Amino acid sequence: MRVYEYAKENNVTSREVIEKLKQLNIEVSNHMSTIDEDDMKKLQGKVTENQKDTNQKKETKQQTVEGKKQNDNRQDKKGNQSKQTKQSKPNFPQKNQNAKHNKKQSKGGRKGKKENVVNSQQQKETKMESPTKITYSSTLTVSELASKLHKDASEIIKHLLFLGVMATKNQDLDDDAIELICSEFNVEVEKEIILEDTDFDKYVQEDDEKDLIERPAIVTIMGHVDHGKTTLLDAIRESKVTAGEAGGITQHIGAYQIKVDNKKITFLDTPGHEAFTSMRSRGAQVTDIAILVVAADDGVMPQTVEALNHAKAAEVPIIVAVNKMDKETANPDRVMQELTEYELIPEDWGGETIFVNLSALQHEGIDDLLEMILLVAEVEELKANPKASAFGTVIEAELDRGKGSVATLLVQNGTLQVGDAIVVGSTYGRVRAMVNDLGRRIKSAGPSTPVEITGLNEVPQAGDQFLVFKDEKKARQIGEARQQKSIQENRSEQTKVSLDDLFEQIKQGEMKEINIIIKADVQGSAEALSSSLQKIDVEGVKINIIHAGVGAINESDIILASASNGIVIGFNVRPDVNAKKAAESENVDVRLHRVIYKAIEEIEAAMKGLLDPEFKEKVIGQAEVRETFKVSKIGTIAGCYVTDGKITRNAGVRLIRDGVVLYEGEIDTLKRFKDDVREVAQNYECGITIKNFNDIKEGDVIEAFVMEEIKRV
Ligand SMILES: Nc1nc2c(ncn2[C@@H]2O[C@H](COP(=O)(O)OP(=O)(O)OP(=O)(O)O)[C@@H](O)[C@H]2O)c(=O)[nH]1
Repeated sequence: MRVYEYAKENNVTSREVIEKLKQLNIEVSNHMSTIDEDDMKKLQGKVTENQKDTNQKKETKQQTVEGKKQNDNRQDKKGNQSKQTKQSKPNFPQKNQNAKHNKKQSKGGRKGKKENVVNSQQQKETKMESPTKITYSSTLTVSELASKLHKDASEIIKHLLFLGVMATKNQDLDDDAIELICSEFNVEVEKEIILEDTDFDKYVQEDDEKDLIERPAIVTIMGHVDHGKTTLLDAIRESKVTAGEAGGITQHIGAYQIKVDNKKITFLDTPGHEAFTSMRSRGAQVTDIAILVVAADDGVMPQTVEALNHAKAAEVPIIVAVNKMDKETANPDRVMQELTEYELIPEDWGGETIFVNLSALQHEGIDDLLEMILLVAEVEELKANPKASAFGTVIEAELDRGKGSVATLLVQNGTLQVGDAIVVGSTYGRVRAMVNDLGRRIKSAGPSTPVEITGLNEVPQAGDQFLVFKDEKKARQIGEARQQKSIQENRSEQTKVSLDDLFEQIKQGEMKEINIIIKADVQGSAEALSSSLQKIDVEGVKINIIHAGVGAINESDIILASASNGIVIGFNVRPDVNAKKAAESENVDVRLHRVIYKAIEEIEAAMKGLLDPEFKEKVIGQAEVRETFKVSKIGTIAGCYVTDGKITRNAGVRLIRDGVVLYEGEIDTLKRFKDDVREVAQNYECGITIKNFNDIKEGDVIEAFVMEEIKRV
């Protein structure tokens, strides 16, 4: 038990407990120090004051914990509460809160607070005395807390100092600090969580007509495989972005902008592979004009039709680019003829569709196409308000080893600034740095501009929308609320499934759909794995990808898997600490792979009842790299701290940076101080070198694993 907890239970101050412990010659450094049962027994004799209150206090504490549990359970029931009340949100174990919670726990803190719906009647506020209970939402500054407790700010600051925290009057206090201070004053505290409206529509303000200015058209190039989309995109880029401008290297951020006749056009790089179909259909939502590329020698093909249907569904005007005109077999008339079936009738034939004949390869007809784009853009009267709060869509996002979450955003309205508080999909953050399509750092980006940003606390998904908020707190609240909402929306109640018993369940007819969650290091892999898995053909069973995203496997993935009876597949990524714990307690099957076909093979084998692995990997521990030393003959020595389990000399290791596996190999040396050791246990420091690998950095995680034999059945 912590000193402050003991103090709270016994109705004395932490200081008094520390004093008494000192008298008993029991060494403690501060209120967070732990005392064991023996110490408590010894203390019992010393602390006699207010004993009467003890039992009652215990009861309250019990209730608090129970209340918390109940809340968690309540949330499990599909978050009914949040649907019914707008004022308050039940205490759901939020990922971020938990992350913080766990971090604190490892340092020795704990939360006994009841984050609950406020019962205002319970609040008794008298002038001089402290209230018995206070409530707060989000955070409190020192002075705000002082006034709630009817104390002087200086008194709170004094207490904080004693807790080892230097704070000024206007400083925000975190939940733990608030609780500790309240416990010092014997005041119960509840956190009131406001349920935010998660819809961006609620926050987007109507633009004033006079603020609207012309904005560049956003163009997507669509078409059948090999009809020349990429070649055309490159030809356009090369024709207008001069080498000098691009500095020789054009940064690829999933979109680029060119200038024609002093007018800008934004092109989205839409991938042409079938695995990206979903992304393409989303792409059409931000698109103002679609270029339908049709090879003059090949004519209208299945994906041509698919693409034009996407564009039509999104009510986006289509310009037909009849490509490969340089080929001898080119037959543009046939293309026109075929497209009339889909109501794309050329102007020459009395219709309204613009057709441009070109050769992307030979850069012929590109200027005509650009001219037509400007023409259509003019007719469309594309406008935006640069003064508005920036709003737009994620084009691409990935987890970068060095930069963290990196997202390419397309600003559709308003102006995005460095430093803006932003909610993106169900994540949020502050725009830390912004880079344009030429790889240059910029400070602001107006309507129709594609930019790459860093600073988000998680990796959003392509197609997610973003909105800037003036207030960072608000952005955080809305981001968290949206995250909860997306988790809840994905929930359903079923029994758990693991790959090992999949076949049994299929045989017994219990399983007709297999729900899979995919997390990968880059969007491309996630999409590719997802489309390949969907193609597995086992009679009567369907694979259902309920989520495919980029980044480390996190707690919300596990919660989603647990709720929807799914399996999590990690491709080149690992579960973070909270996810690991959740997977264990929720019994969620997490499969980690580094090769796509192996992941596919495994699932297919499981579906056919052939999964019978002889060995199974078992992770035995994790160490955090705290320092690195470069020694010329040895290489990089990682000064580590074992955070979980143990590291053994003969274990296999993986080097993980920001949730991404950088390297898998063996330990070369494992040392405690100067000595070689066989193993190092949790909470101990050690020095590790990895065989043939030196790219180790502070903050990396070294994961140790062994292969365990599985008995054949
Ligand atoms: N002769 C000729 N060949 C072209 C032209 N445009 C593209 N090609 C060729 O057609 C092939 C396919 O072109 P891509 O640009 O890769 O086609 P894509 O539509 O992007 O293909 P996916 O990315 O696979 O969907 C390449 O070999 C190009 O060199 C053209 O105008 N004339």
